[in-house]
Amino acid sequence: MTNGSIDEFGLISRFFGNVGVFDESLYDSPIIPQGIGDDCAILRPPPGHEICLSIDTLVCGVHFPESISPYHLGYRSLAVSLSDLAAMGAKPVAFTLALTIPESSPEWLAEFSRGMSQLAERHQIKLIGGDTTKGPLTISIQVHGLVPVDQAIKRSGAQEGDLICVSGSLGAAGAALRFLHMEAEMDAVNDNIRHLLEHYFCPQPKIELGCLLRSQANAAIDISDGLLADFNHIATSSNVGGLFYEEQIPCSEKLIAEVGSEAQSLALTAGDDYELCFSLPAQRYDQLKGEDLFKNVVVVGVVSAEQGLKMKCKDGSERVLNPGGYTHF
Ligand SMILES: Nc1ncnc2c1ncn2[C@@H]1O[C@H](COP(=O)(O)OP(=O)(O)OP(=O)(O)O)[C@@H](O)[C@H]1O
Ligand SMILES: Cc1ncc(C[n+]2csc(CCOP(=O)(O)O)c2C)c(N)n1
Ligand SMILES: [Mg+2]
Repeated sequence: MTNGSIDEFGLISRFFGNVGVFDESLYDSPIIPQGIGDDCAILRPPPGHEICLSIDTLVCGVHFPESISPYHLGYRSLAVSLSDLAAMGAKPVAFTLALTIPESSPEWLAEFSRGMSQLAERHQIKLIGGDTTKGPLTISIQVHGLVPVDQAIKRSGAQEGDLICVSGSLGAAGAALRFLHMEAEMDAVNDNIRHLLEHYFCPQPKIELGCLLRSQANAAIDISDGLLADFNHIATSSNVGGLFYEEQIPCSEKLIAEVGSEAQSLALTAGDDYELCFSLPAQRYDQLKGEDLFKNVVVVGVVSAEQGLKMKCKDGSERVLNPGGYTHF
């Protein structure tokens, strides 16, 4: 151990020994019989349920800027992983954390743990294990969620005629990339830029909406790479296509005020929004549209039998769309 740093086992118990909460009393038998402290954690799904699990890695310089505050890094890392559970309609229970850090600064770790704890407590989930190593800053989080047997929402169920829905406005997080250096002054910048930065640094995984969509939506995905690229995953898995309505692509007024006509292409292709995109039969949309959880839901298009993506433009013409979106290689 060097000055101002802390050893591996000390840091695990101090900063990660008690992150998040899980209320076992909600269930008849223990769901997490073993958490942090043994070679494995143990999860025991209640009768009639299965476990959905997903892992996401965030790499410094690729998924977040080197300048990011440890608080926002902790929060954002957990949020993007939870978003995949939301897309399947799973209720999060627990997560594991593989943390690679260049040095073990107690101040940095306390803030990272605080950001992660805040979101973990909001969703009543517990950190149950992980791995800590020295190296370039990289965070991997695996999340575990419960869903009643056979009720997880897959990408492969979209049907011709379903409405293509999105859970909220898009493009703000993508537009924030040009303002990331303003993170430290977030409280002082103008309302528009603060709105963009909040969407980037504190995405809100749509867990409750995902659970409501079980046995309602025919398919769902979370929007990490951009609406077109992510809907295209649904389209390919379901052997369908999509017709989008240009007028319905949801962009916030604050995004439009800041970037003008660029808003629409950011909404379609920039990614990082972590809203849900789902395919819903029209009559179920009519039944659900009055629900509180549907207040930001927008119908952006319709599923077509013909493969490929198209846009119905404001002038009535149709054009072929390229799915685009973020790709790593
Ligand atoms: N290295 C890997 N080994 C095995 N399976 C993988 C690997 N990388 C990705 N996958 C699987 O491929 C599928 C698509 O992965 P991907 O990471 O693109 O998911 P996503 O939800 O579209 O994106 P995001 O990373 O933004 O959550 C998932 O089922 C995932 O588990
Ligand atoms: C500093 C910085 N530069 C660029 C981006 C944009 N970005 C990077 S990865 C990705 C898709 C999701 O990744 P994955 O598919 O690995 O989940 C997006 C939209 C960012 N977030 N931060
Ligand atoms: Mg996903």
